[in-house]
Amino acid sequence: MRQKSSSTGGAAGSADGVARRSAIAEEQAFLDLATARRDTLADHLRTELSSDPSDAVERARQRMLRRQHEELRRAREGLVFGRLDARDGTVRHVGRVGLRDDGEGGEPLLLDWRAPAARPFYTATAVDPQGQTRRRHIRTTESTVVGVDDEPLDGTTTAELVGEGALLAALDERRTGRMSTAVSTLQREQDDIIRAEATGPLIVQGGPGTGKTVVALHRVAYLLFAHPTMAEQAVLVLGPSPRFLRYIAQVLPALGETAVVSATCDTLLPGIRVQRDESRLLAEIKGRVLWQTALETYVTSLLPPPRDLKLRWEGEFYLIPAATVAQTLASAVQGRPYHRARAAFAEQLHHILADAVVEQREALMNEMEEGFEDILARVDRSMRYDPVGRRPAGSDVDGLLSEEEVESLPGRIAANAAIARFVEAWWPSLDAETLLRDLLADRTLLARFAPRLTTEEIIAVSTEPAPWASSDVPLLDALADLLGEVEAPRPQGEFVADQARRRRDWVYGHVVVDEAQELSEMQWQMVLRRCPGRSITAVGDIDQAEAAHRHTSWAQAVRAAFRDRWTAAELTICYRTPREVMSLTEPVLREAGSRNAPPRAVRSSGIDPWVRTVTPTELAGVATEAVRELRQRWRGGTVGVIAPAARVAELLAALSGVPVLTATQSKGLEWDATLLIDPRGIAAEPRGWNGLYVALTRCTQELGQVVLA
Ligand SMILES: Nc1ncnc2c1ncn2[C@@H]1O[C@H](COP(=O)(O)OP(=O)(O)OP(=O)(O)O)[C@@H](O)[C@H]1O
Repeated sequence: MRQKSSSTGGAAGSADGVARRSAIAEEQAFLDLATARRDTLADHLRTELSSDPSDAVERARQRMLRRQHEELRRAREGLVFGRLDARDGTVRHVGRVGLRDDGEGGEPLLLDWRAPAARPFYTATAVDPQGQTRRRHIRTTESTVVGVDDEPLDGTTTAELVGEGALLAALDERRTGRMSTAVSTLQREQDDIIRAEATGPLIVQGGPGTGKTVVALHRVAYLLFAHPTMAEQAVLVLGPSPRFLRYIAQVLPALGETAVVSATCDTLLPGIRVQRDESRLLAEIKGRVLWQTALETYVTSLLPPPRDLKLRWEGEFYLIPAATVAQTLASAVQGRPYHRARAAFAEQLHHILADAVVEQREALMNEMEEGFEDILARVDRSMRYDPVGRRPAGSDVDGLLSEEEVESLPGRIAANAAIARFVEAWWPSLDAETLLRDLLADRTLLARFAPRLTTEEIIAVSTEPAPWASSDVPLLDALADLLGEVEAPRPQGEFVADQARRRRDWVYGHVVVDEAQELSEMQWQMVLRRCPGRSITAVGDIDQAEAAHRHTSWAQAVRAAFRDRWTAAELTICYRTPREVMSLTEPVLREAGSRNAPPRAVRSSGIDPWVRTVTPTELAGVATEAVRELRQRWRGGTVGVIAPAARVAELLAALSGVPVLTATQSKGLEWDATLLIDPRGIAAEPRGWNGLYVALTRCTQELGQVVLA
C-alpha cells in the first residue's frame, strides 16, 4: 500500500504548522548559506578565467574552469533540493552542484546529486534505508524555500514513489512548452539507469511518459560528472526532430553541461541539408544495412589500378614498375579511407622515387667514370636543373648526392607541385555527394554494388529526384567516412562541443539516442561511426515506432549495429499521462500488434477524456471551438492539436495560437491538453496504430477527441 509522505508548506496554525514553519526556516538558513558560498566560488573562478591561455595544458585547465564556472552560474533554481538524515545523526544536503565550505580542508557543504553519497536520496526505501532515517524534499522558488516534504525511512511508512508529494506537484505543474529538469524528483528505476555503467550499448525500453527523455538527459549530466574525460570528447544527444531538440534544449545547460552536441540524424553531417520528403518505400529501401557493404565495394572499385608509373624529376624520367606500385598500394590501403590511403601511398612513392633518383645518379656516375661523353652531358644537365633554386648547397664535386641531399630528397619531392599533380591525376580526389549522385542514378552500378536489391527497388531508387532526402544522409555519411578528408581539419572553437559540431569524424565520449526505435539500420551505422567504443545509451519505445523500417522488436532493430551485444533496461511507470487517458491505450496497442502492456500511470487528473462527433464540413469549426475552450481551461499552460497528415493544412488555416502536428511530429512532446482530430484517420496512416498510441499519450491533464461521423 502506498502512503503519502508528510508534506509541509503553506499556512497552518496547529503544532504541525509550527513544525512546518520551523523546518522551512531551517532550510531557508541553509539555502542562504549555500547560495552565498556558490556566489563566492563563482566570483573566484571568474577571476581565474583567461581569454588567452598560453599553452595546451593551460587551455585544458581553462576549459575545466570555464565548465565549473558555467555550472555554478546556472545552478540558481533549485540549488538545494534535498536532505538526508542518517541514523548516526549526520545531516547532508543534496543539490544541483557540489559545494565545500571555506573552512580549513573545505568540508562538504552540499552534495552534488550525481555523487555516490547522494544516491540514497533517490534509492533509499523503508525496506532498504541505506543508513538513512529520513529523506526530505525541499521546494524552492528562486531563492526562497516554500515547502518541505518529509519521508521517514524508519519503516513507519512504505512508499512506492520517492518524494511523492514533490513528484506529484512537479507532474501537475502547467507545461511551458520547454522540458524542465527532474533532478530533485528522479525515481528509483530512473536513477538505476542514469547511473548504469557506460561501457557498452544500453537500450532502455519505456512506454509513453515513463521519463525516457528525462533519464537520457540526466544520464548525460551524470556521465560527464562521473567520467571527466568524457567531457574532453563531448557527448552527442540525438533526437527525432529540431522541434524536439528545442523542447529539451534548456535541460542540459540548466544542469550546467556545455560539453554536449545535440542533433537529429538529418543534421548530423556538416554541410548537408535535407531538402525534400521521400516515400516510405524509398526510406525503407535506403535504410537497409546492405548499403554499407555496397558503398564499401563501390569506393574500393574507385581505387586506381596498379600500373607502371613514369615520373619526371629534375629533367629525368623514372619508371616505378607495376609490381612495386601494386605492393605499395596494398600497404597504403589496409583499411584506410580513400584519401588517407592516397596520402600514405604518396608518402611511400616519394621515398621510392628518391631511392630511384639516388640509384640512377650512382649508376650514371659509374658509367661516367668509364668515360662516356654523352652520359657526362646528361649528368651535367641533371645537375644544372634547378628551376626554383632549391638545390641545397654542398653537392659533392664528384657528382654524387651529398648525404644531406639524399636525406632531404623525399621532402623536396613531396613539396613538388608537378609530382602532386601526377598523383592527383592517377588517384583523383572524390567527393561524397557526386559519388552518391552517380551511384543512385546508375542502374548498372546499383545492380553491381547492391546485388541484394530487386530490379523494382533499383528502378525506384534510380528514379528519385536530385535534392537530398533524409535516407540519403546516412549514405552520404558512410561515403564521406570511406573517403576520409583530403586534409585534416583544424580544431576551432572555445568549447569542445563547438569543435565536435563542426567535425564529421569527431569521436564522442558517449552518444545518447532518444526515440531510438525510429532509427534505420543505416542511421545506426552513423551512430556507431561517432562512437566506435559503443558507449551508447538508446532510449525509446518499440511500440511507438512509426518509421519506414519494419522492425517490431529491439533485437531486430539493433541486430545490424550491435548483434546481441547490448544490455536492456526498462521503465515501467508513466509520469506524464493521467490514468483516465492511459486506460484508452490498451486496445490501441493490441491493434498495433504489440504484446506489451501500456505503462502504469502514476497519477489521475480527475478529468475524463471526451469525444465530439462531427461531419467533415463541421470539423474546422468544432476544432476551433474546442481549442478555444481548452486554452481557456489551461490558461498559462499549453494545448496541442494532433491530426492525420492530410488534415494538417486545413486545421492550420483554421486554428491559431496552437501547434497542429501529425502524430510523428508530436513524438517526445507534451501539452497540458491535447485535441486529437480524426483518430481513425491517424490509425489509417502507415504504422497508424503506433501513431495513434503516440498521439493519445501527449497530454498531462486533458484529452479531447473530434471524431468524424
Ligand atoms: N522523476 C520525474 N520527476 C518529475 N517529472 C518527471 C519525472 N520523470 C518524468 N517526468 C515528467 O514526465 C513527463 C514525461 O517524461 P519524458 O518526456 O521523459 O517521457 P518519455 O518516456 O520520453 O515519453 P515519450 O516516449 O512519450 O515521449 C515529462 O513532463 C517529465 O518531465
